[in-house]
Amino acid sequence: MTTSNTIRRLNAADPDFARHLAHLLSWESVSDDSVNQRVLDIIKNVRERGDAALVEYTQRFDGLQVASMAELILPRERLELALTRITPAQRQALEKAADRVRSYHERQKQDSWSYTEADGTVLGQKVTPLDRAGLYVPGGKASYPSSVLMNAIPAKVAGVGEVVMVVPTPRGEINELVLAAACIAGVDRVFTIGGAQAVAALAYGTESVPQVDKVVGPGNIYVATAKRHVFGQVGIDMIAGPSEILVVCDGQTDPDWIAMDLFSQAEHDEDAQAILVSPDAEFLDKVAASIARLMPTMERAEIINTSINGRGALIKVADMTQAIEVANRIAPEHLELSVADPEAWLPQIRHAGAIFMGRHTSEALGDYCAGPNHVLPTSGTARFSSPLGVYDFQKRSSIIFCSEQGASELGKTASVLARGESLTAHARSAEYRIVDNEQEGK
Ligand SMILES: NC(=O)c1ccc[n+]([C@@H]2O[C@H](COP(=O)([O-])OP(=O)(O)OC[C@H]3O[C@@H](n4cnc5c(N)ncnc54)[C@H](O)[C@@H]3O)[C@@H](O)[C@H]2O)c1
Ligand SMILES: N[C@H](CO)Cc1c[nH]c[nH+]1
Ligand SMILES: [Zn+2]
Repeated sequence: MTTSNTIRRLNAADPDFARHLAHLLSWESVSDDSVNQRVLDIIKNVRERGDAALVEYTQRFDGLQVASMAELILPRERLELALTRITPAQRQALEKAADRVRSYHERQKQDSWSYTEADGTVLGQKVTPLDRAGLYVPGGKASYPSSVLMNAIPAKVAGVGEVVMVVPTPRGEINELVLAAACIAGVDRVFTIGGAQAVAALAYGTESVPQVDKVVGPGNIYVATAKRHVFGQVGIDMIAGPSEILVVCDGQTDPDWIAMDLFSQAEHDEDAQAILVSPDAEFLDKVAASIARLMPTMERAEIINTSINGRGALIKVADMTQAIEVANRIAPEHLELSVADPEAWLPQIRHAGAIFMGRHTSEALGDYCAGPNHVLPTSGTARFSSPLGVYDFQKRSSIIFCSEQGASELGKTASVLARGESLTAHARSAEYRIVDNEQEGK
């Protein structure tokens, strides 16, 4: 996709609108064949060469001149040291955010359940936390202490046996807030590796990095593509790739607020996507003017500019009903309903990772401290994925405990169905348990 000097304009009344929108949203527009091939090569190399490959990739992609894997392992004491190196205000903010995230996630915890039928048969589900989870904390273009909390707290609430974190430290720059957040959240082990190589290490294990049962967490396109490829070898939470924001506005919010909300996600990554949908054409012009005026004031103007002009859009729709249709088509990671009465529109929203209601709820509050998780599905996967949660760190086993009478009754039904499938061993296994022996001898 080419980058122009101004943000793209689309109009839902255009006969080609659906095609233009599909092109704007396509996964291929960020993960092309070269990304895919590079990620496959990295995964293969880490599987075959373990720590040696991790050291080489860390030198190459993170500009870190380490001699051995030992230099990429942080002991728990280093996390505790970080807590003493941050300011009291930073520690207070981390602890406040952690408390809010924990209290929100504690409500998600699922317990085992069962019920007993009249004949004494017990049916249910046993809920078990994962033995070991791998958390990916991004660290290429920004540092993400908030992502440490968002990944680790639900894992801890679920009762995961061991929580292993990976985080790249480009050029060896360690972010003390990231390590302090890991200490507060109770992370067990930290490796300073990132990208596709870190995902591969967690999925397959190396001499130093333990193999985990599930890899969770957000990352850039290399990380998101790697998670797609290791799925099956390990579980993954979702595709949580480059950040996205879709603002639906009735035209009555301060245009500077909306421009900054778009920037807030654009500043994550050149591949991030920021889109505004409104029925008010004049308002779209005002936001375009705010974007142009505010852009030079931004510290990360270069990244924002590439993202906004490469993958962003201002979309004119006929009315709010059409705005909601477009939002459901996009299925964004973050949806801001910057309108007078967001609750009136909420029932019609079907696909979004997180929904920010009303003019005062900026998406940024959700990124840090509102309480809900900020690890969210991107690239339209909110159609079938949910925010990271305690449920991602719990799995379920079915429980079936038949009484003698229950087994006898169920055996009759199972026998008929098994013989219908010509699976005679199944049928006879069930028939052995039929008490009146009607079926015996078949
Ligand atoms: N969806 C979510 O829930 C969510 C939450 C937070 C952040 N994010 C996103 O996470 C991403 C963070 O990206 P980041 O880059 O800052 O950090 P990152 O840790 O995701 O990626 C950095 C790593 O990418 C690899 N890499 C970079 N260029 C490469 C190349 N050319 N070839 C191979 N590997 C390469 C390197 O190994 C590097 O360590 C952003 O896209 C942000 O929008 C998403
Ligand atoms: N917006 C990101 C999720 O897409 C999360 C984040 C962390 N820090 C700032 N923002
Ligand atoms: Zn953000």
